[in-house]
Amino acid sequence: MAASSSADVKIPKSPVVILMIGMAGSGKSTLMHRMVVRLSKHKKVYTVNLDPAVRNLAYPVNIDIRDSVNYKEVMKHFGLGPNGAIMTSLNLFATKFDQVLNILNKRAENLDVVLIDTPGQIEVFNWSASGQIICDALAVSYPTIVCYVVDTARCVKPVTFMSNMLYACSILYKTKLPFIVSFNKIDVISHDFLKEWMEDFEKLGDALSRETSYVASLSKSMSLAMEEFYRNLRSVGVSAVTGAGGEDFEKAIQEACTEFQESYVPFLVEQRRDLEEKRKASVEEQMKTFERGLDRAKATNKRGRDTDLDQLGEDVQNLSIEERDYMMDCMD
Ligand SMILES: Nc1nc2c(ncn2[C@@H]2O[C@H](COP(=O)(O)OP(=O)(O)OP(=O)(O)O)[C@@H](O)[C@H]2O)c(=O)[nH]1
Repeated sequence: MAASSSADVKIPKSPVVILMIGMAGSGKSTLMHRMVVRLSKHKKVYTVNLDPAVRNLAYPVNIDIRDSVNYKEVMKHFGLGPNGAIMTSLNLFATKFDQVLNILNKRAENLDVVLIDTPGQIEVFNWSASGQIICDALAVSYPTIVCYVVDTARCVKPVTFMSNMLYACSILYKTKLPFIVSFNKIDVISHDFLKEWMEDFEKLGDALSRETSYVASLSKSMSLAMEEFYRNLRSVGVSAVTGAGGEDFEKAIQEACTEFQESYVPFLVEQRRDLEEKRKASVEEQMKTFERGLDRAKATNKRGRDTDLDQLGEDVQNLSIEERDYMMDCMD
């Protein structure tokens, strides 16, 4: 197989895709809303919601997973709890992610920023196939960056801060994408203490020493290893509610875009073909997993209690991702 050349890798400068990732309640959707309001003043913004279980969103959505996948149906048919149904719904949606790309490709010329909201189940992005499929599909097409949202107020507990940062670290290494940690909710408490902990691991060690749990001593022993990660980490303090830190956030996006072009594109030159083959294999695997799940569900429902399973199988095969036209009209 011929090696890829830089001529094979043409990533336009825009639109910039920003994936909002973070633990449940960290403020991803609120920050999305804040950014839509702020950025729309001087940029063409497009939004995608990948959280199948969210009830209300304050921002206008252009592509919404809830229009294609009904997670309550997935829960019912597969006998899953809410978490499992969210993961399965996202896996199904990911198998059709090419349709999202097609829509974006059509709109790309007229867009500056694509903001993507994700579910609080952040394991999607450090071990589930769907996170990888989505990140790779986006990153081979557009400058793509991860905005990792952290609830600053909850991080006053140093073990919570450590566990958040371990997640961030694993997502960074998994996606390899430029990364911005957004310490959100600085209207409640300033993130200065977190900056100190990241700059001086002894200070974090002292804070952890005040706790006696096993997790605290584990965190303490890992804090030195995290120093390298913190050293190269881009972070900003923001408040999705008041809008504080918006300027820093925009600056961080600019820097991350430069990093994408300087560091990620050379990686793509080497890996693009490999990434795309892996993505296709992953999509096929997800479809097979879905079909196996469907067969299992049919076997347990053979007395005909659930007659919708054939329909569900058909719906997923034909799953169609549409954009909400009226929103695009509003933004035009
Ligand atoms: N004080 C304050 N509250 C915030 C801020 N951002 C979000 N919140 C609140 O935090 C709660 C969770 O916010 P969401 O935006 O729903 O969080 P999320 O990360 O999208 O949550 P999931 O959808 O569960 O993953 C809501 O009550 C918000 O009003 C902020 O900057 N300051």
